[in-house]
Amino acid sequence: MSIASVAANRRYLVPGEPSRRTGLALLCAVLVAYFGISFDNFFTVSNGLTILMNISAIAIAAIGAMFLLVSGNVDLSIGGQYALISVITAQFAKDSGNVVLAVAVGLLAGLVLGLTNGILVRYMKISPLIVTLGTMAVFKGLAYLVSEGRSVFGFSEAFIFLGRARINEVPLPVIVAAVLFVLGGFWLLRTPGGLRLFAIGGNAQAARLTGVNVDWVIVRLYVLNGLLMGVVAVLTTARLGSGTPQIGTSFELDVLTAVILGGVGFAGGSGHPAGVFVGVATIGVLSSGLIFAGLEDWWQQISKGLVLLLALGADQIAEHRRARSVRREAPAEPDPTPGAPPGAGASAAQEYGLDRETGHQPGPVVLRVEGLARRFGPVFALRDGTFSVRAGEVVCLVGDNGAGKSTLIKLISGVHRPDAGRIELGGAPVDFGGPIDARRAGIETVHQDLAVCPNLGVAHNLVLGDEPRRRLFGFIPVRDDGAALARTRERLASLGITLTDLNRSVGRLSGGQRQSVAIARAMKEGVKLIILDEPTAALGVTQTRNVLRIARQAADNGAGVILISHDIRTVFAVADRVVVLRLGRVVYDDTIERVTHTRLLHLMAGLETVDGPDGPAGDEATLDAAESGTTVLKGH
Ligand SMILES: Nc1ncnc2c1ncn2[C@@H]1O[C@H](COP(=O)(O)OP(=O)(O)OP(=O)(O)O)[C@@H](O)[C@H]1O
Repeated sequence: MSIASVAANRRYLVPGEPSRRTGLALLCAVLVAYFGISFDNFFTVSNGLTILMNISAIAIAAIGAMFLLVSGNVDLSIGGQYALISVITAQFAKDSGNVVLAVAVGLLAGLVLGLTNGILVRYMKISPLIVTLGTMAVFKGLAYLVSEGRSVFGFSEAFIFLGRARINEVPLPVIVAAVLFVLGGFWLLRTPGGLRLFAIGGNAQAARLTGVNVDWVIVRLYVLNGLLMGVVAVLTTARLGSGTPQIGTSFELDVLTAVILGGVGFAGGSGHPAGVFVGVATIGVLSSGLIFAGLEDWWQQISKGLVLLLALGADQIAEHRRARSVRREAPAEPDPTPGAPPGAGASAAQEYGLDRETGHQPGPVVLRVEGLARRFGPVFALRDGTFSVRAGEVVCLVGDNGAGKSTLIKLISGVHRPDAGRIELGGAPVDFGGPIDARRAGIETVHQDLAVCPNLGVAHNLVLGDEPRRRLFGFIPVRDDGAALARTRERLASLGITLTDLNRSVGRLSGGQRQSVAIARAMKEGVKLIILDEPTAALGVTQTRNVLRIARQAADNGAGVILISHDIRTVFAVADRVVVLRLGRVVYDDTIERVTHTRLLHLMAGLETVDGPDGPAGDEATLDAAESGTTVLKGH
């Protein structure tokens, strides 16, 4: 299938796992029907407009709450922001009589409050629940302080008009809410930015390693949330004709209930604006129905609280069901290939059914590291990392626990900076400020547990951080999921990976398939070096074989490959060269043909040095020799 026809077939994929709570929304629809039948005036245009007017504030705030929850965050302080922005705006509207200034001050106040939350949450690494619980109290208190506990009124007609204007009988706040909601929903579903929110909510660490600037995204989300609260507060203050510190009481309850009821998972990474719309409408209808029923305010509180608990309970049930179905759906590993029993004299490559070319000739050196060293406080994690990798070559990095393997690859992939030594890529020295620099230079790393976002589909995972884009109607920038599918198909095909549904959540794939997707993502155009950190850990025989085959294929496609493994059989199955690290030093570096299983195990365990079994044996001897730098064996 050509790229063009794939793109034409499917140009848009919904990000994240689908919401599984349509049932709850239907239950709420029944509630609507009940109120409609019970009260004569419930289904009238004027009551409809009143409900819309009342929920316009919730709808606007729900956009920010939806974005935050999808990204795994929350803001409990929106009620406090509402009150504080309301009294500040009211004070300015009263004192200056200038509508534009009052609106600008209201929005600016929202921006500042949002920024405060964002900075506290991200950079102080405190739980968003606790931070915003604290700022909720502070903002509320400040609202009373600024207004001295009184309502502020006496605005110009022009300012009040903002909140009371109608266009074709539809109140302006309803129109503003509708426009913002549609824009927000569209952004979340159709743009690269929206996809990244789902990615952060699914696995923030994986998103970060893919190149998404998670901290900055979260700060911006809180700022946007504050701005939206600015809009809510300005419109409501204008409509009511006064700003009061009492406004916004339990507003966070209404908004969060609507959003969670609408199917946005509290754990992050899932949700859909259509569901949130139903949630917002339901809260509006419920409030209105309770007023029709003549129930006191506290009954409203009780019923909304119960609905929130119900929604959270449903969220938990949905999460359990999702986890169960993931376990059920994850493909079971087929039986090992008949006729290839492990051991029994077969070579490791044969054991895993891999074709090994004999006399394989690697290309030019892509990576050369020399004398890399790194310490963490008093711990020397790495003393002397010296080796090189050629194009088309799989280099296995082995060593006992704590030997320094992870530290070495973290230096190469830009996670840490070396204290000493040099890294050369393609013959030129490089100095990475972070993982993004290393990726830009052509080094891709597949981390063991953090490689993928389980809630995103295969294609979305593959393009994350480098999403193809197109212009809708020639001018609106959106994701090009058709091109993402085409790129994914091509990439998987080049590595011989067969996956039929490219929109299937990666969390629903087997461990081996997940690793395959992560390696395929690393195999992007222009990649020079791929680092695979224990890609076969916890995999069965068949899945291990597939992953090793793909690693081999990646090298055959021209990249240099570094593979970390604790499993000697996989090393012998796939390696061209083997590098042994011991106590932070490279103690062996040679082609795989020149070492035996036993010798490699001995080298890793420090039972043998370069001098062979007859040389200075044992841990202490090796350590001493290693300390003096005499045991490093270079096979080339
Ligand atoms: N961020 C860190 N802070 C402090 N010590 C560290 C840090 N990272 C690694 N170390 C220490 O450096 C040494 C080497 O660790 P490293 O993780 O590189 O070894 P490894 O060979 O990858 O081990 P394993 O196979 O168990 O993952 C260990 O003693 C470890 O405790």
